[in-house]
Amino acid sequence: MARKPDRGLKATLSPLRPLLPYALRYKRTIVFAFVALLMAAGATLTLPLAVRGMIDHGFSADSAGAVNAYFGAMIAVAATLAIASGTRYYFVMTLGEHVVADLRADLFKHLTALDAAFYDTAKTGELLSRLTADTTQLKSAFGSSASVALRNLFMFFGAIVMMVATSPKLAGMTLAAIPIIVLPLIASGRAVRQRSRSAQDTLAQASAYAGENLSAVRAMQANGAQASTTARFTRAVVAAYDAAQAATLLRAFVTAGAILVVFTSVVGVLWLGAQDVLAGHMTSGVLSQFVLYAVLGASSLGELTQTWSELSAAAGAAGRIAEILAIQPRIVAPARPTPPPARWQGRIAFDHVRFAYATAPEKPALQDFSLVVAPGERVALVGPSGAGKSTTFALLLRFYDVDSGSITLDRVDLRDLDPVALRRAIALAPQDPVIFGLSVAENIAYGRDDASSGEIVAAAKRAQAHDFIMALPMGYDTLLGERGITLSGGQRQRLAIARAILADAPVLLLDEATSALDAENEALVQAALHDVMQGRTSLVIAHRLATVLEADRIIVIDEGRIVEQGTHSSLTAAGGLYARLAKLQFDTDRAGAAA
Ligand SMILES: Nc1ncnc2c1ncn2[C@@H]1O[C@H](COP(=O)(O)OP(=O)(O)OP(=O)(O)O)[C@@H](O)[C@H]1O
Repeated sequence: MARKPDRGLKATLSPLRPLLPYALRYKRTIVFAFVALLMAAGATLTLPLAVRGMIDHGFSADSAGAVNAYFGAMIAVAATLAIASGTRYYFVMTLGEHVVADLRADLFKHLTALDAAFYDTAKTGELLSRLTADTTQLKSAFGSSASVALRNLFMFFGAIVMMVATSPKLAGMTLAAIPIIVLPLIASGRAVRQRSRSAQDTLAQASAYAGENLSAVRAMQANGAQASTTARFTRAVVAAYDAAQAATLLRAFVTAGAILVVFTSVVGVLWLGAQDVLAGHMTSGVLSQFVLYAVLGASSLGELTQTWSELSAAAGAAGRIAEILAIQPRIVAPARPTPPPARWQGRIAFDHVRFAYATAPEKPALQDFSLVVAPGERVALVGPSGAGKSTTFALLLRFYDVDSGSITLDRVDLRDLDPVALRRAIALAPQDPVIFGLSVAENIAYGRDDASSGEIVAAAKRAQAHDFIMALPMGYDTLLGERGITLSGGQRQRLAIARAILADAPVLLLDEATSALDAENEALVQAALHDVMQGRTSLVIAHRLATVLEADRIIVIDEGRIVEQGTHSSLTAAGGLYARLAKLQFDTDRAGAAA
């Protein structure tokens, strides 16, 4: 990727710009923080004045009262400083927390809107790392670094003004040293940013790898892959460490170099000032005041170098987040979506559809695919593995758009509908249903928060799931998934069917939804499905004879095309692909059922 040439300050910090609108939502907090910042800087800058007064007038025997007044003033200044610093910390940290919380929520919302094609190539572990690790880095930048940087910037310029006011000659000499300090600092910003970004990238990759392996820990252990997996993860972590280490080393050098140059210049100027005091051109109080301002200015500059590196690192993290936020979902509602009817008929039509996945554009998963399914019709999709059966479902749900041709529901092109409205018209029971870390009831009502418990139980009963649910420790309140109970494949399928029943959609898509059931349960679920399919358009991907026999029509798909269609008996008689598949598959079914 071509990068813009680095232009110092602006280039380093520009990735942070997308965060500005987030911060501006909290204008009051910013104003409070700013006022506190000004007060703290002002209080600090008055201290040297008090010191000068003390040295020049305070220590003579006849001015005990003045000493008390100066010390009293210093306590007051210190109290102002303390209160202002505490207030500044509170408001700035609050701002950081607000910004990061909003950013995380927005980023997650954005991720949920991205399309299937994006997730075909994205790694979820990596995205999670962006959502957590990168945003945390931003929080520290926003929360503390930005506040420290601002405070030091104020202090630095305040100190310079006061230095000039105290002694223009000495100030001029000190200021001449500033470019020597600042230029390498800005130059190093880009290097730190790049290294820090590469550290975050490596970390995200390692997280992705860990996530994949931990979610499939049984497969990993069954294949005896623990040692090699651990070794790979360790390598990734070490690479992340190396990248972070490179950034840290650079920061360390920059910090040390800056402090050395700054303090050497201060000492040099002090020496010159001491000559002036000895020659009687300047009082010792004025020199002390000047030196204190110089030290304040120098330490502000020193701290600025550190926060500059931190801000550069945060800019790296912000850049990654901004990249994700900039990805536009390809599947979006049109500007003026066709409003869905009060009740869909459920007529589905594929018209000369061609579609290839982005990862294999030359190899269409469906081509010249035309199929009309009448309202209420039950259609079975049959074909060898990889024929394109699941792809028809993915296109009907508009996870992808067709390359050419069209798909319509009740004669409305799917692209003219709001995807949310379209998907509400379709219930899907997938082959390998996803069970979320929620209660059984919440899993059945997933996506239908308004469902009553009566409706949930009724759906479970129709899906033959009620009995096993009641046998769970807490019935419908039993927690499932990672923090709860693991269900068997057949139980999960029945929950998914209950979910589809509850969705009460006019179109039903069943993807081998009963494949994990034993013969007895399958017969029960088939009976339930038979009932549910009444009055709905159903497309069923089927390998089993029982499912196929239920269908009004069988569509045989091979290599993305419809090669045959008809009823079980007509297709068997035709002696084509279906007859071959049926013989192989259904013989096995019968043998299995007989055993
Ligand atoms: N997300 C994807 N990205 C790229 N290619 C895909 C994707 N999903 C499926 N394919 C490819 O598209 C073709 C059709 O796949 P599809 O899943 O529709 O077949 P299927 O008939 O449902 O197979 P099975 O019976 O094994 O589930 C296959 O060649 C498959 O490799």
